Amino acid sequence: MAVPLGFTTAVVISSSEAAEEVLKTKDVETCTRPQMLGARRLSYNFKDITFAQFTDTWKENHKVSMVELLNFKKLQTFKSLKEEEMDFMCLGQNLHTNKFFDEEKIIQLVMEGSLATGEFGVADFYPGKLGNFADWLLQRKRVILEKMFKELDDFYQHVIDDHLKSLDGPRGTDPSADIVSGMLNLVGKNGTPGSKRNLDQVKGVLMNLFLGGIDTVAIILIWAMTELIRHPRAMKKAQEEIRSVLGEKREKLTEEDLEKVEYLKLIVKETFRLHPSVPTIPRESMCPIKIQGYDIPANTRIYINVWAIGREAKVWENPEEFIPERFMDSDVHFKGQHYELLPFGSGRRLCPAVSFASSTIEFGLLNMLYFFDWSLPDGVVAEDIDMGDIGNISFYKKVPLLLVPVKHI
Ligand code: HEM
Repeated sequence: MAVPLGFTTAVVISSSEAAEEVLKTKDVETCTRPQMLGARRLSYNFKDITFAQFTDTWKENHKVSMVELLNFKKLQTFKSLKEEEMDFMCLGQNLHTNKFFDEEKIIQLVMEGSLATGEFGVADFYPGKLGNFADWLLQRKRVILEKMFKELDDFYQHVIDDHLKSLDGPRGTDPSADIVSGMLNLVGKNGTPGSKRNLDQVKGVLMNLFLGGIDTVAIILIWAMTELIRHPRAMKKAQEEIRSVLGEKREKLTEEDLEKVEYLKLIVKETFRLHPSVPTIPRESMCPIKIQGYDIPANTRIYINVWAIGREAKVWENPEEFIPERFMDSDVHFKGQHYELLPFGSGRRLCPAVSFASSTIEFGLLNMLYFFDWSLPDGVVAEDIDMGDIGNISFYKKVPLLLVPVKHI
């Protein structure tokens, strides 16, 4: 479907067949991103990974992220950090004891910052003098964005200073310590690490991890718990499996335990299908292409509607129903090779944290289901739960989920 957006055109892809054509056959031609006002400011003019166009800076940053987030040895290191709840999305910061911001402030910044990356200006759709003038008139939007930028910038500077201070420590500029060290090492090779351009590049990537790496994971955990409380049979089945294969009265679980709990993984997959944290993936054509026989000119925004594809009636039986069992004996995975399930995207721009994020979610859910039994507050029934969502790039549950945990003994 082609939609006119101001002076620009957007194409929305809502079938797995068309998605395969864009993300596999035409990946090289469509692996750049459209430019938007909020993302431009918060990414230090696209010096990041997520919002950057297909440039040399993206290639450099992407390489570091692949080493840091996809590398098997790294994942093993993160495993112990996750089990100890120590590391904060690979930034080398402890969320619970962070002196710069308290937990509440971090949650507020992540939510407001994520929304701000999706902010658009008039010039995004009416490029040229007219759009720029209209944006100049919209002072309020700019002031809010600048305030957000300043708060986030101060936090990234704190993370960088922390790393530079401990040059001799385990996290200094040892490129193998974490992604911040990896980025500092990269920009050090490119010249002075402290130059503004280089610092912007490190901060751009920090923005991706901080704003893109926390809420996306939390959103899936919240939806998984929402679906489980609405489907007590699935909740019971998951808890029985977990507690019987892991044994009762364990004080602590480890990530190795995940290898033994099959049904929990089906629950996570089904949650990815029905509630992808990033329901629409933005791409842009870099030259004229043909998709499903239709001509798409260069510089057309292409939005892959992952949410609609996850509910495509041609592919999924009872698509609106939460049925984790549908993935039993199925090889359909979420790592970018199956175009009917694309929560992490696919191709060159596939989420580099796909394994890290999915195991974080599985491990979080495992702990919640093993140690606690869950119920709705008195007087609330499952039918009362609001299933609406809200957002612009990542979508979260509109009405917070309220559950009562009871420690399982
Ligand atoms: C449930 C959790 C997550 C989901 C659903 C998710 C989803 C996505 C999606 C859909 C994309 C765009 C893919 C495309 O264009 O084909 C993406 C890109 C990205 N994600 Fe994730 N993500 C998650 C967690 C994370 C985490 C934890 C991190 C970092 C610690 C992360 C870092 C990134 C980065 C850096 C990119 C940009 C890749 C690029 O444009 O080259 N994501 N993610």
